[in-house]
Amino acid sequence: MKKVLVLGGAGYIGSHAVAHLIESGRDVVVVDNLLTGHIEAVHSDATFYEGDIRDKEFLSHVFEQEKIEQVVHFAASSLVGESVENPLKYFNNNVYGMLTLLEVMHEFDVKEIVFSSTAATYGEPEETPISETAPTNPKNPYGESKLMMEKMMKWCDNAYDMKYVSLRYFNVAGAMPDATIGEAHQPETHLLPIILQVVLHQRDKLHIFGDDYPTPDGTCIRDYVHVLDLVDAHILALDYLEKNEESQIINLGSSHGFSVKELLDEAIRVTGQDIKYDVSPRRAGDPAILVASNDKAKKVLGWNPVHTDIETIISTAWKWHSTHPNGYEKEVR
Ligand SMILES: NC(=O)c1ccc[n+]([C@@H]2O[C@H](COP(=O)([O-])OP(=O)(O)OC[C@H]3O[C@@H](n4cnc5c(N)ncnc54)[C@H](O)[C@@H]3O)[C@@H](O)[C@H]2O)c1
Ligand SMILES: O=c1ccn([C@@H]2O[C@H](COP(=O)(O)OP(=O)(O)O[C@H]3O[C@H](CO)[C@@H](O)[C@H](O)[C@H]3O)[C@@H](O)[C@H]2O)c(=O)[nH]1
Repeated sequence: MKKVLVLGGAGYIGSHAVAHLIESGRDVVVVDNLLTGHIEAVHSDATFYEGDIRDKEFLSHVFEQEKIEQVVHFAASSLVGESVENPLKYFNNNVYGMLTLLEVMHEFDVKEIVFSSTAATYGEPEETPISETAPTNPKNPYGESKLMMEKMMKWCDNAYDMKYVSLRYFNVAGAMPDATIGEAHQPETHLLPIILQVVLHQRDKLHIFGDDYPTPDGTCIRDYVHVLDLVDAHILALDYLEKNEESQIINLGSSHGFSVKELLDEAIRVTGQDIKYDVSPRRAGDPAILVASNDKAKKVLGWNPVHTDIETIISTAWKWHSTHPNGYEKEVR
């Protein structure tokens, strides 16, 4: 198996991927600037470098030192709402970050990359579930930046034979079932952790962003995929790149949609607690419905998601949040 560099391996999804890659017997190197990630989340068997992927000298040093053979790229800014308010942050961190990475990969003749893309590349879909052939019309700068990054990889494949698997994630949720690692963002903006923070009395209530969308209960519908199923697909994608010559764009979702209100009701059931909410204005940049077709992931990668029911997703997240109410920070007395 090839030596893997994981960019953003101290983040929520990256840390679960690193643990899984190490379990699979791989030699793993992690680069992260710890801006939203946590050193405590990085598996102790991984070699860790603190630094920014936009720093070409630093990144070249890591490639030189570690003889990297494959790359998994999670390092990005990824908040839909923030990207609408501050698009330049997204073009700088995401697009410039990708440019630097591809330059260094080209310089060191590294030809295989698995990339964290997003359902936000589609924008408001014309059809549900969304397949990979659907048109891409991002509704926010975050999705636009990820689409630009995909196109950069496409042209590098064309010119330098650099092969990629771009994985378009839908809404990632859940945590390691033993609650050793989980989601810890500061500030938190994602729906499920926010709901669970209300249960933990860290927030007064959930603000539901809009109940006038064209959906059965008026709230937005999303496709929640368990982080462990998601990281499984990354291992399959690395294996795919070792054996195949064709780059791929592949959706990763459960193929089931839940509205904000439905997720809230499920969380009330799983935690056994009442959860207060109000209805607030819509958040800019939010499409009404995002649900994946995951047929291609199953066919091309042989993906077999197993933590698919919403109860498992919520209960693993709840176990993490209830045992780590302050994330990776030590308890303050
Ligand atoms: N969470 C989701 O539901 C979701 C959905 C679709 C796509 N994604 C994508 O998955 C990836 C990981 O998401 P996450 O939720 O784990 O986010 P995260 O913020 O927890 O992780 C990102 C990690 O990358 C690091 N990082 C960011 N910019 C960097 C830079 N310039 N140099 C070095 N390190 C840098 C951060 O410190 C952090 O550890 C992102 O690319 C995101 O766009 C996430
Ligand atoms: O306090 C909150 C937070 C969220 N929502 C709603 O809940 C849904 C999910 O929101 P959120 O958890 O913030 O995720 P998304 O904005 O759907 O984005 C996630 O999922 C995308 C793919 O679908 C990824 O690209 C992004 O990186 C990832 O953050 C949306 O309709 C939000 O409007 C609320 O109503 N109240």
